[in-house]
Parts: sequence; structure tokens; C-alpha cells
Amino acid sequence: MVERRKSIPVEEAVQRVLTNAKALEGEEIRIEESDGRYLAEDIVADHDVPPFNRSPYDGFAIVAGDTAAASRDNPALFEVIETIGAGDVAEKEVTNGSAIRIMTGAALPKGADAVVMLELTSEIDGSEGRQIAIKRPFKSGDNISWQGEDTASGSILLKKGRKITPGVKAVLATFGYAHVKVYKRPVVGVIATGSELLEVHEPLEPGKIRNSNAHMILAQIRQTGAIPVYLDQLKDDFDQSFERVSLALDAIDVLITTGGVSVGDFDYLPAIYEKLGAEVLFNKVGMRPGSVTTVAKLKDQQKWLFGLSGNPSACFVGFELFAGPYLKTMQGVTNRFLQSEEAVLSVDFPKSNPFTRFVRCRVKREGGHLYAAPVGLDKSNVVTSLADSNALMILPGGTRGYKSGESIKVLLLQGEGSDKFCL
Ligand SMILES: Nc1nc2c(c(=O)[nH]1)N[C@H]1C(S)=C(S)[C@@H](COP(=O)(O)OP(=O)(O)OC[C@H]3O[C@@H](n4cnc5c(N)ncnc54)[C@H](O)[C@@H]3O)O[C@H]1N2
Ligand code: MOO
Ligand SMILES: [Mg+2]
Repeated sequence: MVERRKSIPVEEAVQRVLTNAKALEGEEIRIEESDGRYLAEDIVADHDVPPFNRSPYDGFAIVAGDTAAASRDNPALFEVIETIGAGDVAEKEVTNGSAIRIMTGAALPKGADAVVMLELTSEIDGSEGRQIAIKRPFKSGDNISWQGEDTASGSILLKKGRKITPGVKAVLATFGYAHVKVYKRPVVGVIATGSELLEVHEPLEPGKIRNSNAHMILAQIRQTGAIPVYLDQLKDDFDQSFERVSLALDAIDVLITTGGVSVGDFDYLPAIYEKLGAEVLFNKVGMRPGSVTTVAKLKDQQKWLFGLSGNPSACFVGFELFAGPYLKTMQGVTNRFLQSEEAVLSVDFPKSNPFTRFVRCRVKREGGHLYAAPVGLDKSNVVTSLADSNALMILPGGTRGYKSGESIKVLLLQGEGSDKFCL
């Protein structure tokens, strides 16, 4: 007799997975290898930026007061006493009537309190650049990039959990992080189950299909920053499957399987979890697709097993809602959930929704609004619609059909993410 499964709400399922999730420890790596990793330490400014008052232009450093009465008819004259480039420190001090020729980025010489752009000065003939004229007044502080105006020493620049992007690397390099502490990356094994499966390179045979889920899941894992390991596909043979799953667990942090979690005669994952003595957190969720998504964990080894559905769209959604946020939590990621946004439904969606439906859709911004339209056939076993989806429409369980123009919520698949799971 088929066991009656009790389905739990999506939020409850997410909660069960994420309350137990912990970040792995950190590791020091070279800044060159840190792209896409997640900071495991707060980054604090240990000096001012810029570290000194500097010139933002090529021109002359002067005492502004010398130009108070300067005009076209009555130019202020200056003796050029030194020339410095960026990286130099002036040997001389600027005093009244003198100027130091300065390049962009160079430290402001002592005594100077303004920089005049080269274009606003003129050389006195015959002085070989030793004398310049300025024909308009400047104020103290003009054209100076002040020490600390970008960042003051001691300010917290980046909180741990942030993804290391090119811009983050600029900050890390500014503050001398030749090595940076990042969270370790979980190693995630992928096993596809099903005697119907062929490898990608194999020609089709009657009754068989190619194993598309494995490649999709490996890519989804990679997108979270975790390390995907493909552990092959399994025929529907219990003993062999049990053997391979138990073996796989030694070398990985998390195991993701696809297929074999429903009530079919060859759906062996439930029995495998049982034989492993794994604690099943849930095996039925009030959602479509992915209602048979199952999550279990080996208590002693803190190893997690995500049993995603075989149906490609169910498999995809199950990863995005449960496994993805879990893997990001292991990497200390702050915005570990898909970001949810308001959108306007741009077509009718007449189907009623006994469960919360996550419909693959395409969103686009027009005139300040986000519009969402389903892509392809909305069925759990559809695979092609995944290629065009950039969001999941959320249609809450218990609702009737939706009309075009109604406001709904969507989960963005390539968004910034969010630190809260909100439907
Ligand atoms: N009588 C019932 N039948 C089913 C139920 C149910 O409650 N009662 N649940 C349905 C739901 S909901 C889902 S979702 C599917 C998922 O079941 P499984 O996780 O056991 O998936 P499989 O049966 O192994 O395969 C389902 C489907 O997906 C294809 N598949 C499997 N692996 C792959 C892969 N790697 N790449 C591409 N496609 C794959 C497989 O050939 C099947 O067509 O069960 C419903 N049934
Ligand atoms: O739960 Mo499933 O709705 O067929 O993916
Ligand atoms: Mg099945």
C-alpha cells in the first residue's frame, strides 16, 4: 500500500532546511583566486582613502590667497619652484608668490591650499616655464581631493557574506588584502537516477531520454559558488543505488539526486534514506512543480541529501527553493534566497492553484513596471521552458485563475538575492 505522505507548506519546508544550515569555516586565499567567493570577514578600512591630500588635476599648487585680486588685466604672477609627478613628495614648500607644478594624483605640497588646472594658467614668455600667470581668483580648498574623503580609517566597508565581485576586489586591493578570508565551498555530489536515462552523447533509444537534469543541476550548483561533482547516473536497482549513494557520501558535503522520490515501484530514494538511517525532514511540499521534493540528513555526519524530482521543471524549482539557499548559507551568503518582486501578469492564467504554483516565466521591465508572462507549457515534466525562464511566478495555493493585469509576485532567477524567503 502506498504510504500517505503529509504535505507541508513551502515556507515550512524552507524553514526546516534553513534553520539547520550553518556556514562552513573560512579559509585564507590569495586575492587573485577570490573571484565569486564569499567574504568570511568584515573588511575594515585601516587607513584613509586617499591616504593624503592630493591633486585631482594637472596644474599648479598655490596659496589661493595670492589670486584674491587676480583678473585678466591684473594677473597674479608665480615663480614655479618645483615640478612633482604622482608618487613624488615635494621637497619644497609653497609660499606666497610661488607655485609647484603638480600632476594628477600627486600629494599636495606643504603650504599649498588650492590647485589651478593647467588650462587656467599661462606661461610668462621667455621664462621657460619658470613663471606663470593666473587671471582669476581661486579659493582655499579649490580642486583638492582631501585625505579620507573617499573612506575614513576605521569604517566598515564590506560585511562578511558579500560576494567578491570586481568592485569588491578593488576595495580589497586598496586596503592591502593580498590574502582574504572566504568561506569554504561545499562539495556537492550529483546523482541522476532512472533506467530511462542516456548520457548526453548517446543516441536516443526507444523509451529512453537523455539525462538533462544532471547538467542543469551541476550548473545551478556552480552558480551558487559551491563545487559540483557529477557522480554518474544510476539504473533503477536498489542495491546498486544504495551502494553508490552510501559510497558517494564519504567524499562530499551534500548529495543531490534527481528522480526516484515519488511513489513509483522504482522510486528508491525513500528506501535508501531509510536504510541510511537518514532523518527525512519532509517528502511532500504543498507546491507545484516539485511537490515530492525530499530533503533528508544524516544526523551524525551533518550530511544533507536533497532528493529532487525527476521532472526537469520540478527538479529546477526544487533546487532554487531548497538546495540553492542551503548551499549559499554554507558559504555564509547573506542574500541566499531568490529575490521576490511585484509584477503585473501580462496574460490570463486560468488554471486554479490547489498548491502554491511556481510558474516558469519571463519578466521584463516596461515603463517602470515589471511584467510577467509564463513561458512554454506549465507542466512539471517540461524541460524546454527552462531555457527561456528568468523568473518564477508565485501563484499562492487555494487561489482561482488569474487575469491579465493582476499584480502577482515573482522570484527573480538572476537577481541580487534576498536575505529573507518571502513568497
Ligand atoms: N501516482 C503518482 N504518480 C506520481 C506522483 C504521485 O504523487 N502519485 N508524483 C508525481 C510528481 S508530483 C512528480 S514531480 C513526479 C516526480 O517523481 P520522481 O521524482 O520519482 O521522478 P521520476 O519518476 O524518476 O521521473 C519523473 C520524470 O522525469 C524524467 N526524468 C527523470 N530523471 C531525469 C533526468 N535526469 N533528466 C531528464 N528527465 C528525467 C523521467 O523520465 C520521468 O518522466 O512523479 C509524479 N508521479
Ligand atoms: O510535483 Mo510534481 O508537480 O509533478 O513536480
Ligand atoms: Mg518516480
